[in-house]
Amino acid sequence: MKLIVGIGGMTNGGKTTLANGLRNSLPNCCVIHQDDFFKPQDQIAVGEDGFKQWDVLESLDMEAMLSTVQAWLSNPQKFARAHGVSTQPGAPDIHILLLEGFLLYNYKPLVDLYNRRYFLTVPYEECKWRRSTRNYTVPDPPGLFDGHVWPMYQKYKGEMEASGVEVVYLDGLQPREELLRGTLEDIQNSLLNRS
Ligand SMILES: Nc1ncnc2c1ncn2[C@@H]1O[C@H](COP(=O)(O)OP(=O)(O)O)[C@@H](O)[C@H]1O
Ligand SMILES: O=C(O)c1ccc[n+]([C@@H]2O[C@H](COP(=O)([O-])O)[C@@H](O)[C@H]2O)c1
Ligand SMILES: [Mg+2]
Repeated sequence: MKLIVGIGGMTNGGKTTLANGLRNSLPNCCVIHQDDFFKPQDQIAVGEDGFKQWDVLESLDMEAMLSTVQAWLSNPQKFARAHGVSTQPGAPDIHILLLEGFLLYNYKPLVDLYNRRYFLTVPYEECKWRRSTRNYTVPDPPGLFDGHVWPMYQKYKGEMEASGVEVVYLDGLQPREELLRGTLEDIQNSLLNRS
């Protein structure tokens, strides 16, 4: 049985933390991080606002991300081995793929592949504060959050909702352990319902 789970939502909602926790708790589980598919800096457009447009779909190589998902779908055992995930003897027929990132549900070729779509959010002030504590490979220039990151988040979330994509919203203010416990239980129920 194959299960694809999306851990999407806003920047600093806690996606990477949750995905890593789930990977350590689920059998035969691989993670694909959308951040690994950012295009090189010299291919990122500069907007009229003067900011490099990192938070748009065109800044990500989504075709390459889709190919990676297809590689997992065609042979999850081989994919797991290549990514250093050893198959658990107790659950040889279960394979789980977690996709983790801030723009998971706006790219049409991927959107129907998920069995479950989570969407983490925190309030604006918390998001801005958490972001100010992060060190990205390309540091945020002053004003990027309000000038680019937040408006793009709102735009893409609006488009996702308008297109009718079904997501399960998660409150990113919950403690890490609570988020892990709740999603783990939900995923285990999905596995039971499909077996
Ligand atoms: N449930 C949580 N409660 C409080 N802080 C959290 C929680 N989850 C993650 N964080 C912190 O918030 C920041 C962003 O977390 P991260 O998992 O990298 O988010 P994302 O991948 O969504 O940007 C990190 O400093 C992380 O330690
Ligand atoms: O990873 C990178 O190379 C990178 C380079 C520039 C910017 N980012 C930021 O990474 C953010 C998405 O990652 P995350 O973990 O905050 O959801 C997004 O808001 C971008 O502005 C990321
Ligand atoms: Mg992250």
